[in-house]
Amino acid sequence: MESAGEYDYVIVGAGSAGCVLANRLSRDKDAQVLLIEAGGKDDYVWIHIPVGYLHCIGNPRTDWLYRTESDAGLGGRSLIYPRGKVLGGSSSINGMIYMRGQAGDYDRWAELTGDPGWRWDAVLPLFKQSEDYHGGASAVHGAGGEWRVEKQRLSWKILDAFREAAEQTGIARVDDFNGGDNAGCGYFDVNQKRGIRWNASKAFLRPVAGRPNLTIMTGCHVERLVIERDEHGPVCRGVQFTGGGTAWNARARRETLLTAGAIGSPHILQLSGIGPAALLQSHGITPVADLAGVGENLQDHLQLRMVYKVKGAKTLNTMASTWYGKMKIGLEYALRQSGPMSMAPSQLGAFARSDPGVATPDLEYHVQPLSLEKFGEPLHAFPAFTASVCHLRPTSRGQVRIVSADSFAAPAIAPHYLSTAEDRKTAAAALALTRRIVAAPALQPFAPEEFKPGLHFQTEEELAQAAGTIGTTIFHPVGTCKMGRADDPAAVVDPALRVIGVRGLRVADAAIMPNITSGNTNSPTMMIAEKAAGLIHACWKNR
Ligand SMILES: Cc1cc2nc3c(=O)[nH]c(=O)nc-3n(C[C@H](O)[C@H](O)[C@H](O)COP(=O)(O)OP(=O)(O)OC[C@H]3O[C@@H](n4cnc5c(N)ncnc54)[C@H](O)[C@@H]3O)c2cc1C
Repeated sequence: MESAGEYDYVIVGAGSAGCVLANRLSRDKDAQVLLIEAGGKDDYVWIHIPVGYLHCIGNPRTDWLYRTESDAGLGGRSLIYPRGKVLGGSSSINGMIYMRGQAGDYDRWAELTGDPGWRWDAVLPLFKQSEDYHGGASAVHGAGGEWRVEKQRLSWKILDAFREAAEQTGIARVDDFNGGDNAGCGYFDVNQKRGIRWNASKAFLRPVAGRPNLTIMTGCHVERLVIERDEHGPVCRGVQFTGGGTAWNARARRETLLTAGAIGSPHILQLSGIGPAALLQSHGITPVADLAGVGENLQDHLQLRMVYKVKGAKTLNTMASTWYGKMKIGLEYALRQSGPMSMAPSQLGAFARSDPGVATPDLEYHVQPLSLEKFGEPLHAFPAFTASVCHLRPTSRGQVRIVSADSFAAPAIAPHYLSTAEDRKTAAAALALTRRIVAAPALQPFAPEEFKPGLHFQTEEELAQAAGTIGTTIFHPVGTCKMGRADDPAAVVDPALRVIGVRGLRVADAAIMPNITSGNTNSPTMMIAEKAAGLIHACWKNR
């Protein structure tokens, strides 16, 4: 095995969290930082053109190409489960929606961990610190940071009508979803710069790539952690990885930081002997730390994509159906970086309650002026919009588990969608609410006709069944290395993100969320990395 050297910090995974962490830790000129990424450079044109999202999903150049296990809640379907495999990670292939979630999400994390440092008022400064908000600095927004937040560069008559219909149904208009209370309906803010995707790599990595104390290695697949034992027990001393057909190891003097994401981080831990002992032993891996929670507690948002045929409205389906239409769209982007090619896949959002008794919105809408059978398939030939709705705080829990000791074998991903009665009830309520919105006066000029799931689903039971038929991931897996109190047997990391029972090792990505946030998960993940950097700095500054 070749040596890739010795560093103070070894960071595994250059995704949303890894790029932030590499930037922050290498600010200390005396600290040597190595960032290792399995994917390549983010130099593929479709990463940067917003609509190119559709070319990046399912593409081995940018995606790990995972699939879920067949899921009983979805009638036995297996879903594609995209995860970015490139500098920037999933922020290079995601929908670019800038969303922090709700204040209550973080207050609950603080309760669950017993650490007030995770409360909303404590993490808000971290969101603001890296933000460059289109409206400038305010009590809830930051300006001048690396993470650019812009307004979208297009609107659609059909989406404006949906917004009005939502208002007629009691969902107020809002202009900003990010002040801690996201209730209401409006156009999403996006992570773009003048109509071009702004990913974690461009924001946090490229500007500091020249720092002499930061080494970035791409095309290097981390296979396992190097765990040694001293008089205090197991300690992580770095990683083993394969790059360019060669096996390498890199030593970490201070810490190894896992930022390989909600699938990659628990996978690497399990391969390294950190996880449920029985699972590891069944694959011939000797347990180093018997941590039952590694790979458990998988949470995701299941989007229920309701499709409505419309009349007399412009939608992407029909605009992009001819060569002339495609040319016009291409020209508009080339000249002004606007129009459909600058489009985040979802433009209009709404946060609503599935039941008046729910304290804060538990449903999120992503409304799109387009429709398709499923991702990877062409747009429908008829004019239509999609009202995708997801339950923000599902109670279903899944797992990520190794299937072999071979680190190149994908783990089994089992989200167990709709596996609780509560989730099925909320899904039925979500579909019923969508029908009420679509029946509101503002949408009637477009004669909306439900194409999916179809009006033959009527009772609560039928609607729950329909949810299983049309439901698919909205790409937000989290929670598989959850943080918790020392006495929580399912906790994998403590509130300082240190892996329980193994020194010199932290997880600092979407995997540590004990509960999923009530919104899209990218910026909350970056906040976690920002927080981790502060914790690591505080830990080492006086040594
Ligand atoms: C298609 C899609 C659309 C989405 N849309 C949105 C959206 O609009 N808004 C939003 O807020 N969120 C969205 N999300 C979710 C959001 O992007 C993720 O929650 C966030 O990027 C997770 O960050 P992370 O750092 O935990 O993981 P990632 O960003 O996935 O980073 C993990 C990195 O680790 C690398 N890695 C993994 N294993 C290894 C290994 N063994 N060796 C070396 N490197 C490894 C990966 O290649 C990757 O670069 C979307 C996600 C997807 C996939």
